Amino acid sequence: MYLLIVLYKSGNNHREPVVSFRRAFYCPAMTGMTDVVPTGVDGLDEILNGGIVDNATVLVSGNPGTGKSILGMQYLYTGVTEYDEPGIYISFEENADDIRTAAESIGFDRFGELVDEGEIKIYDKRDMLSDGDFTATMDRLLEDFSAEEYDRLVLDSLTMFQLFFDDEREKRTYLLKFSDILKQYGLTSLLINEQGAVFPDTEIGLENFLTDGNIYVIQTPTDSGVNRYVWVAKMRKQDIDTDIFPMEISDGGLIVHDKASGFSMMGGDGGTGASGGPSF
Ligand SMILES: Nc1ncnc2c1ncn2[C@@H]1O[C@H](COP(=O)(O)OP(=O)(O)OP(=O)(O)O)[C@@H](O)[C@H]1O
Repeated sequence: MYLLIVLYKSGNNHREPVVSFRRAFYCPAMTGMTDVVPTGVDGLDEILNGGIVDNATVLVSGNPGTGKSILGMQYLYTGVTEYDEPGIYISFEENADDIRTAAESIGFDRFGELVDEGEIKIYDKRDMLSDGDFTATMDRLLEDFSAEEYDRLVLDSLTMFQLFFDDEREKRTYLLKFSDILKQYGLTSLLINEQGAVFPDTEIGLENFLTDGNIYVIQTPTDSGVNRYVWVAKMRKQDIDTDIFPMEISDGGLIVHDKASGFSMMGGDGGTGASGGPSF
């Protein structure tokens, strides 16, 4: 309840949406296209017709170990290194050192340096949970949003965030307001969602309806490991490809393959070492 009051209060004090320096040169009005924020994941941006719709709030759902956090880190890392767009990483589950180590171990070599330079701001579990005063924490966070210009945000995870709300009605009101505030601050956001059901038994929660986009990262066990996939099920205001595409995690992060690439969704390893797969 207190958090809701803070959010309503802070929502009136918003700054104008930020258009980054690099993207300012790209004028959708002139091209008739929607302004987009590239995720930095090869293949995914093609599926998304260029990237996530600017200012959207997108849910990234998946089972444990499917690559949700890596997607979030890649989104922020390439945001700074390729698009000059600073970002915020909010984690309820890890401390800042672990996040830096995880990012660097997957090949985002300058992640820690960018955190030190303030290009990527981390709020870790100690920042979010330690003093037990969630309202004060949110106040501090919103103050930072006003003082600094950030373009991208990753919340890891929305599942933990929602535990602060007792009932569905409160959760719904809060989610809508929170999403509005992210937009008012000019942020294009990924909200990570820990998915309980194993694909294809996709869980559909309130958060799926209340967000602008839904991206699923999926893994299915094989004899020699897992096959990975990505599915963009929804992106408001954008013409997307809603097929399921094969995906890989390797040094350098996520890569999404074309269905014709030989990385077969229906079985066979396509030279990747993976075999078998779901029958979609
Ligand atoms: N360098 C690498 N090369 C290949 N795969 C890797 C590499 N680093 C991590 N992975 C894979 O990425 C997975 C973890 O991804 P990530 O932490 O993003 O998952 P997650 O969906 O956020 O999981 P959780 O919900 O449990 O936090 C690991 O299980 C591992 O299989």
